[in-house]
Amino acid sequence: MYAFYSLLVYIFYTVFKEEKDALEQESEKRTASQGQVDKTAELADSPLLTVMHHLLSFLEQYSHLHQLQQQVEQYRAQLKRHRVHHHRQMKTLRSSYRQRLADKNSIIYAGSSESGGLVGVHSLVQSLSGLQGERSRLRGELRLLHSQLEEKEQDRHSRVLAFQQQIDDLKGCIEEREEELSRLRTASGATDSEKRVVCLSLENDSLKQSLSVTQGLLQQLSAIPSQSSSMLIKENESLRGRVQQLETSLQERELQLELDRERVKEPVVKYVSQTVEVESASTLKQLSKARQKNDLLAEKLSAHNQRCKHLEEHIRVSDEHSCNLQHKIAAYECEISKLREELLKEIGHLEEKKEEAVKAASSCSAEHFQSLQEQFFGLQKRLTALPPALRSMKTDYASLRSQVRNFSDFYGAAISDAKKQITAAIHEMSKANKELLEKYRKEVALRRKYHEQLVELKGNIRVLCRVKPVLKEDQHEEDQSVVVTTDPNNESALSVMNKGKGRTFELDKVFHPQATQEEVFQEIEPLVTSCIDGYHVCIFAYGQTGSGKTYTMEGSVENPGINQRALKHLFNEIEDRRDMWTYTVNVSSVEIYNEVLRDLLSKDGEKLDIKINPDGTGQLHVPGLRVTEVKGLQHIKKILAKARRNRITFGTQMNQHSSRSHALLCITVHGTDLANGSKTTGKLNLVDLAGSERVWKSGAEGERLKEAQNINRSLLALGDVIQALRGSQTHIPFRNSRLTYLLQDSLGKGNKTAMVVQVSALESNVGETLCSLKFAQKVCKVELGPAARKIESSAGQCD
Ligand SMILES: Nc1ncnc2c1ncn2[C@@H]1O[C@H](COP(=O)(O)OP(=O)(O)OP(=O)(O)O)[C@@H](O)[C@H]1O
Repeated sequence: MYAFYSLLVYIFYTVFKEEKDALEQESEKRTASQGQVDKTAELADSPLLTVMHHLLSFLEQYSHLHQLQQQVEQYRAQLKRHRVHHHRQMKTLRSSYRQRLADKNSIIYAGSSESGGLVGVHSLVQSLSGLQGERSRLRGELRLLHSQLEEKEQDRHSRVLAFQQQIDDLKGCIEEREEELSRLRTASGATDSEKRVVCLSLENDSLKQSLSVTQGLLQQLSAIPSQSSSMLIKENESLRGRVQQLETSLQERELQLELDRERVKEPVVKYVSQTVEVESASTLKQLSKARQKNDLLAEKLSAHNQRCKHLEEHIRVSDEHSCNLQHKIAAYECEISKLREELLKEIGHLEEKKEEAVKAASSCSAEHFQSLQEQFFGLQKRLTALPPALRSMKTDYASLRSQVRNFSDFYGAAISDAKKQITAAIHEMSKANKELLEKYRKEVALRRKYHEQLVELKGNIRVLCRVKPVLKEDQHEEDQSVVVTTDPNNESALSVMNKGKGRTFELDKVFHPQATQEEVFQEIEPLVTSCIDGYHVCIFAYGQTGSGKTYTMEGSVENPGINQRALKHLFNEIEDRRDMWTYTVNVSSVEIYNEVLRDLLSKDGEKLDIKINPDGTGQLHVPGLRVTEVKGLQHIKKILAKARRNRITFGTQMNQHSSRSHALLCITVHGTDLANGSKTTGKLNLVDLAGSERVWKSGAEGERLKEAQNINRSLLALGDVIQALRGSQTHIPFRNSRLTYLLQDSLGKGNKTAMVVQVSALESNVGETLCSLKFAQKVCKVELGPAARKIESSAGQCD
């Protein structure tokens, strides 16, 4: 069994050793070839290899231990053989003694019964001498045995010492391993290898324990032979003493036998027999003593036998222990075989991986090779195609070189030709351009003429009417009927139903309720354009409160009104005329509330006054009014928003509603003709009038009444001006109100005016609607005469 284990361990040892050596050699080779630590070197340092390394060292220790165990076994077997030999010798000695004793006894008894007398004594003497010879031989044998025992004792002692030394070395080795294991445990974390190392250390501990048990057993075993040898020596000595005693007892017996024989003889010998009787009693005594001694010897023999049994029992226990040890070894071997299997599996797994990697690499390299081959063939093809292309390129290059040599001459000639052609073309172009410009000027003048004619045809004072759509918030009372209707076939007519009677008004243009801001502006647009041409234009919205005046003039952010659209249109026109005219557009905004003028573009909204310009032109002038030059659409939006804000703010500060004031946006356009330097100054007044209400109807009192009266007064003054203009009176009462005074230079004769009359379609407002429409019809009848263009030639003359 031990041989099998040792063989197995040796096989493991050699296999692991070979693998380890192979890996190390490979690692060394790669390190030497690459000059750096590669994957194998990493593998050599991997926990698996460390565990293998420890396993190998452990196997080495185990093989060493096993050798020691074998030695112990051999020694045990030797001891057993010696013990058996001694036992046999003792047995033969005992049997020979017994035999001889029996022989002596039989001789003595036979001598006493058959031969009797001196013959028996003689034979006894003979047998005694034989026994003495036998005793001396036995003594010699005992001495020999003793010397052999001493030799074996010495040999055993020396072996035990050597064994002890080996055990000490082994202990040292195990301590070193333990230290290394603890170091490895701290170096590498809690991995599988560490667990294995812990298992191995545990097994090491158990082996150490079994080793210590074996040591104890050995000590016991070493003690056993020495005890047995000393006991044998003692036994020998006692046997010697007994032999001596037996010799003396035999001598006494012989004497007793002689005396017995003498007693059996004739009466002559009676005297002698008496003597013999005396001697026979002492002999009997001796005989009984001898028997007692014999019994003692038998007892000792049985004690010796018991001792032998005890020793056998001890040997059996040690055998059991060795059997246990064998079991442990078997378990350990089983563990080793498992580890081996795992290792083999791991190696197999690694082999598989390696094969896969090799396969992948080979397939990849094959693909790469194929692609390279394809590239190579492609390149070959291109190379074969290259020479003819190269030849043609060479010829091209040669021709180009010759061309380049001739190029400077060719280039000079071409440039001079081109110059001639360009100058001719420029000449022609400038000529054509001049003609075109002339035509264009004529066209523009014609357009302006036609435009003016158109405006004049339309009338220099134009009255438009816009009907406000019925909104939800306007229907304060239920079932309010619509009394104002427009005629889809007649854009100038408007009908109003009042108390069952219908009345039709004829105006320049009537916008139905769904008319858009754009549609309204399109009607106004020619007037706005004439402002650029140097005309003074006034556009104002008239109507009762809430009829949509502010909506038409200002509009909302998403849907702007006339103000923003007019400014935008001006800028578009200016952009179109950029090549011939330059323009500057200035804007100011004022509010007239209770006959007080306020600047809507200044922060504080200071009060202003209207004066005649001191330059002697007779033009009106508002000192302190903020005039802003407008740069573009975004600027326009900002200015209009500011004016709207300030109108609301001032209204709030004064606790007034903004609808109770007239808001004016004054746009002045200065133009310069780039061709002749003549200058034009156009004016565009866009007016959002305060609501025209009947004071009695509104029921206003106090401040509200004053406010309403002021509005009515100014509107009345406007009506008076219109009336005077209509009657072509020489005096036009412009100065009757701030509003008319301010509109003087754009409302009078030679100017262009447009009034947008805002009306509500609801029955509840029919009175106000009729009033507004009557006023509108009056305005319609005004004749302003041909409009006069405010143009100043470059010499300073006015047209
Ligand atoms: N054509 C229209 N389409 C849609 N809504 C309109 C129209 N006209 C006026 N509105 C709306 O009617 C309301 C009153 O209009 P707006 O303020 O313009 O009247 P107003 O005549 O200027 O009044 P006030 O004289 O009191 O200033 C506003 O909410 C306005 O948006």
